[in-house]
Amino acid sequence: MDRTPTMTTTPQDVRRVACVGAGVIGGGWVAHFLARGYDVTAWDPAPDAEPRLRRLVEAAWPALTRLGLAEGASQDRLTVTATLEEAVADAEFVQESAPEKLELKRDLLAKLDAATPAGTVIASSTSGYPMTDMQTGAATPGRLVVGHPFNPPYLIPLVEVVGGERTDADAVAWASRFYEAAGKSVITMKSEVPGFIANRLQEALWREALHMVANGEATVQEIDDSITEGPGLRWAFMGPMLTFALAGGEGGMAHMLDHFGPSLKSPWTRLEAPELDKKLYDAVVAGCDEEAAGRTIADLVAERDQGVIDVLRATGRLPHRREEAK
Ligand SMILES: NC(=O)C1=CN([C@@H]2O[C@H](COP(=O)(O)OP(=O)(O)OC[C@H]3O[C@@H](n4cnc5c(N)ncnc54)[C@H](O)[C@@H]3O)[C@@H](O)[C@H]2O)C=CC1
Ligand SMILES: C[N+](C)(C)CC(=O)CC(=O)[O-]
Repeated sequence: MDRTPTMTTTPQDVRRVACVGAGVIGGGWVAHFLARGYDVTAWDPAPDAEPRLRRLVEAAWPALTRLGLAEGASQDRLTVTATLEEAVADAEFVQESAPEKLELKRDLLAKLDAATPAGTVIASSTSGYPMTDMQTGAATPGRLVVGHPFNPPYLIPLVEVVGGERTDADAVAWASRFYEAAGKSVITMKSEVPGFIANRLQEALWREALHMVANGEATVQEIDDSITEGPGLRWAFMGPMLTFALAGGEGGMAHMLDHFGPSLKSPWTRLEAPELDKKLYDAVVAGCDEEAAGRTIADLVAERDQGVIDVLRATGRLPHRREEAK
């Protein structure tokens, strides 16, 4: 294990955060950290990165205002820098959200490691790569962790935190405490599992959905309705395990397993991913357009943001950990 130089700032005292890669997720992180009162620097190589990022933050701000901004929180505390080095030069925490390409992540994390002050933890938003595979080019890999968020990071509380083989356990613990101080709900994983926990589950559902569209067994709309009108209502506040324990009545999970366990062997699920050929691609895109029924992506983002806030409020999770923050 490569020791991380002692972390220079305690997780609760962090004031300056750098976000590298400012698309859907990086921009969402920027909005979250600004709303929590941090100074944020951001860098993204795209020529239109700054206006695009500022538009994203502006669009998220009404939802964040409804949630309650931290004292002093302001969009003016965002600085978009011309270089990666400037973005991270004074950072007390770095969140990388560049495209999901292994070689790109490897090179970028090595560059970030070289440019970031010693003792600053660097987290990757990757949705599935193990840190062990991404930290190979870094001189001090001990401070590199995965901090996997959920879209949009400014509203969905969960972050999955896990280190790689060469990550220092102190860096993982530090990152988990930092995210909690920044208002997130954290699962600190003990070992590296590709896709972490939630994406393993989501991908299984997603694979089945694509197979059903490919085989003409269900439409995009039916797949979405089957979740929003069904299990999704329960999953917002009770996970799939405890929910199924109730399917066993007074006998709980034990009876549920005795009763329905054998059907696990029924050939209900296809473990292999379907071929994402043009026909399936077009069917899924057209199905989503039809379901959107003229609503733009911006309309849907606003609808989703309000929906998430309503669910958090209705299930007693507002303000999420706000009182513990900073
Ligand atoms: N979109 C999603 O729902 C989620 C995505 N993630 C992860 O977040 C990361 C970013 O994904 P998205 O924001 O969806 O992608 P995106 O395509 O929206 O944004 C990626 C951004 O990275 C920038 N970029 C390109 N090359 C770069 C480089 N060398 N260094 C820094 N930035 C660079 C692009 O200009 C773009 O603005 C990925 O690792 C992805 O797996 C994690 C959770 C959810
Ligand atoms: C689609 N995705 C795999 C990039 C999704 C995630 O990683 C998490 C999320 O927001 O659902």
